[in-house]
Parts: sequence; C-alpha cells; structure tokens
Amino acid sequence: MGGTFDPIHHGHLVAASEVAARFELDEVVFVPTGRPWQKSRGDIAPAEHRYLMTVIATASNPRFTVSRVDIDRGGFTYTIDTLRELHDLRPEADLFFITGADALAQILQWKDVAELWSLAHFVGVSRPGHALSDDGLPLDGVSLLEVPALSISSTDCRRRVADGLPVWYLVPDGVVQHISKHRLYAHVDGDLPVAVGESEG
Ligand SMILES: Nc1ncnc2c1ncn2[C@@H]1O[C@H](COP(=O)(O)OP(=O)(O)OP(=O)(O)O)[C@@H](O)[C@H]1O
Ligand SMILES: O=C(O)c1ccc[n+]([C@@H]2O[C@H](COP(=O)([O-])O)[C@@H](O)[C@H]2O)c1
Repeated sequence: MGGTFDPIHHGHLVAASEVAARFELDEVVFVPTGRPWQKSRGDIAPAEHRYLMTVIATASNPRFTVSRVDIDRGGFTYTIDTLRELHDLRPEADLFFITGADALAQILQWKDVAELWSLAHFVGVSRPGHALSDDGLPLDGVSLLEVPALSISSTDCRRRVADGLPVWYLVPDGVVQHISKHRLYAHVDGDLPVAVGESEG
C-alpha cells in the first residue's frame, strides 16, 4: 500500500487489513512516498517522520511491514518505480497495490500507466465521500472492494492537531505520541514549516 501517510491513520490500517484478509495476502508492505508529485502543498512532513509513524503504526501486526524504497530512491515518487523495485527485490512475489477510491480515480494520469497493470494487481477500496469505480481501467488489472467505512483523512488529522483538537482513536496511540513529541503539524496551510526546526529531507 503506497501513501504519503502524513500521518498514517486508522483508515489506511483498516483498508490494508481488509484487503489482506479478502485476498489472503501473506504480507502488506506499506510504502511511504518520498516526494509525491501530485500533492501540491509544500508543507509535507519530513519523510523520516512519515516513515517512523508508519513503522510505529504497523509494528504490532506481524503481517505488516514498511519499505523505504520510495524514500531512499530520491526525486519524485512514481508507482511504476515502486513496483519495479519491489519486483526486483522479491521476484517470486505476486504484487497487489492497494489504493483508495480517490487515488484510483486519478490512476489514468499516473506515470506509465499502461505498464502498471503488468507489475501488480490493483485493489481499489471504498472510501467515504468518494465513488469507487473501475471505469476505463482494465477488468483483469483491478478489483474493487468495500471496506469498513472510516471517514478519516490525513488532512483532517493535521488540521485537528493545528487547532489543538485530539487525534486519539483516529491514528494509533504511538502516532499521537510521535506527533506530540516532535511537534508535527503545529502549523498547517501557512508558510511556517510543519515540524518546528526541521525541513523536508
Ligand atoms: N479513510 C480511508 N479509507 C480508505 N482508503 C483510504 C482512507 N484514507 C486514505 N486512503 C487511501 O490510502 C492511500 C494513501 O492515502 P494518503 O496517505 O494520501 O492519505 P489521505 O488521508 O488521503 O491524505 P491527505 O488527506 O493528506 O490527502 C490512498 O490510496 C488513499 O486513497
Ligand atoms: O505514479 C504516479 O504517477 C502516482 C501519482 C499519484 C499517486 N501515486 C501513488 O499513489 C499512492 C497514494 O498517493 P497519495 O498521494 O494519495 O498519498 C502513493 O503510493 C503514490 O506514490 C502515484
């Protein structure tokens, strides 16, 4: 499952858990983006913080792991590169790529989209507020799955932190503590950096 995970929340975790159960996956690899080219805001939290929060959030599940491939590659993150790299690392694995309904709706604009279908099977999951559709996508390349609806977004979590509202139970407890310890999201939608005293690496 690829994502900016800024921060990772229970919507991501429930979606991953449900896909793993329905498709009988051995492992779900969470891949935090390095530099997501389609997210226009300039205040994305440093990749190392997004990586650490993803590790913290997934640590208790033996089937969940986290990959640094997109962070370590540098430059903008494209799923075609993610899948090629994961395939090279694990040539024996059948790869599935989990995407929410909003991301799936944009997929025809992704880099080298025609090649994506040969590298992984895509699983589009439902997400409150977004229509889940495979219109225009290859039938054998994509499956759609209804997952328990959690109306949580990273955007809303960041805003809540900036407004002094709790994010307990929206994100895992350890992620609440990481955000608080490093004063992430103290400012959003402004010119100030996301993490006080740090910049995007
Ligand atoms: N609540 C949710 N239910 C199902 N899928 C989700 C949910 N939130 C995010 N996803 C999916 O998880 C993947 C990674 O999402 P991402 O890290 O961009 O989180 P986000 O909440 O959409 O972030 P932001 O609000 O910053 O855009 C995407 O494919 C997205 O569609
Ligand atoms: O490859 C692309 O062109 C592309 C464009 C937009 C998003 N993605 C991937 O989709 C996943 C979810 O992205 P995001 O920005 O919604 O967190 C993440 O793995 C991104 O790298 C990929």
